[in-house]
Amino acid sequence: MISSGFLEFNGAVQVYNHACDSNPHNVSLISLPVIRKGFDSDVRLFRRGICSMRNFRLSDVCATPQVSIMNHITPVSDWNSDDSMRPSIETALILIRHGESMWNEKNLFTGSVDVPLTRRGVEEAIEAGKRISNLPIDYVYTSALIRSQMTAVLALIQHRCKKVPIIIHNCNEQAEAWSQIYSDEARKQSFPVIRAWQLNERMYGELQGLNKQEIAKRYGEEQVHEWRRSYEIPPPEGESLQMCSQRAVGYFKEHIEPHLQSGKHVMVAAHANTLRSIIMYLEKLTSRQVIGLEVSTGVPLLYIYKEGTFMKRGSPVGSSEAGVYALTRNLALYRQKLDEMSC
Ligand SMILES: O=C(O)[C@@H](CO)OP(=O)(O)O
Repeated sequence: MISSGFLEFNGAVQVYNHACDSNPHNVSLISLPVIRKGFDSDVRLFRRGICSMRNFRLSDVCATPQVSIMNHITPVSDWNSDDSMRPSIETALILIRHGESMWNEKNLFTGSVDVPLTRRGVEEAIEAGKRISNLPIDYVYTSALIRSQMTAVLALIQHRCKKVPIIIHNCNEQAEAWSQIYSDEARKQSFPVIRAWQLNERMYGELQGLNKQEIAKRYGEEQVHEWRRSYEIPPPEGESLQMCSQRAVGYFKEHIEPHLQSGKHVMVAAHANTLRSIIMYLEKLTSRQVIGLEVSTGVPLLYIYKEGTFMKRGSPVGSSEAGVYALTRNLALYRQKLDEMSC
């Protein structure tokens, strides 16, 4: 039997594995060289629900076969009950703008019009999924528009945990009843995908379906730039970023932030302007600063939520995972657990 746990040695937390044969006292540590070198030194052991923190020697591990068996990465909210040892809640928030849509390709104002992805958009979503395939995700939010849902589903099926994205249908009682899942296991092995119209692209009013370049020629670059990027100025009969922000950030605060606060990891697949308004909130940007904020199609952005603040973890343009996201300790542990499960 192989089991694993967390150890902290000289300030570095590591996941370790140990293999037990039929004699439960016969434990060999198989992936923690630092323990092999220094098992007589004091090592701090975290054990879920058993003790908070204590000094121990390798012989202690051997004498306690029940030690640290963990079937999955422990959510931070489940760490031991000793408050002095409990790490503060730290959760991941992934934001992805949908991949290229068929109207992005034609350079048309899209807004609330429900347009699917292009082949390139599909590829962007798959690539985005690969980039986040090692990150923990408990809940997925998309807009009510197909381009964000296609992106979310295509990205999620790349995830290494192999969970099944399941679209939640709760718009009325019958839809909810008819889409019930009666297996706890099947529910556990799924990503709940929650759709919310509040995350839809901002409504572009009378510009929807018109070509951006032609509109710029007709009304002037400056005017069109104001319609597209300013905070307060709405396009004709459409929503300003400020109006869009009221519903998108309002929804984020009411439905998404509470998950992050309770130790759950969340992915949001949405649109250029709903994400601009959410990023404005996360990064406390001013209405002037948000003018320069652009969000590319199909590029996942990672934020860590901790103690009421959001920290951006790197720019996802590097060629390697390390170059893409600076993983926190908890995220590195999650990734390591996925590695163990797949070998
Ligand atoms: O057309 C749209 O709906 C949006 C996003 O594609 O365009 P813009 O970048 O001008 O806000």
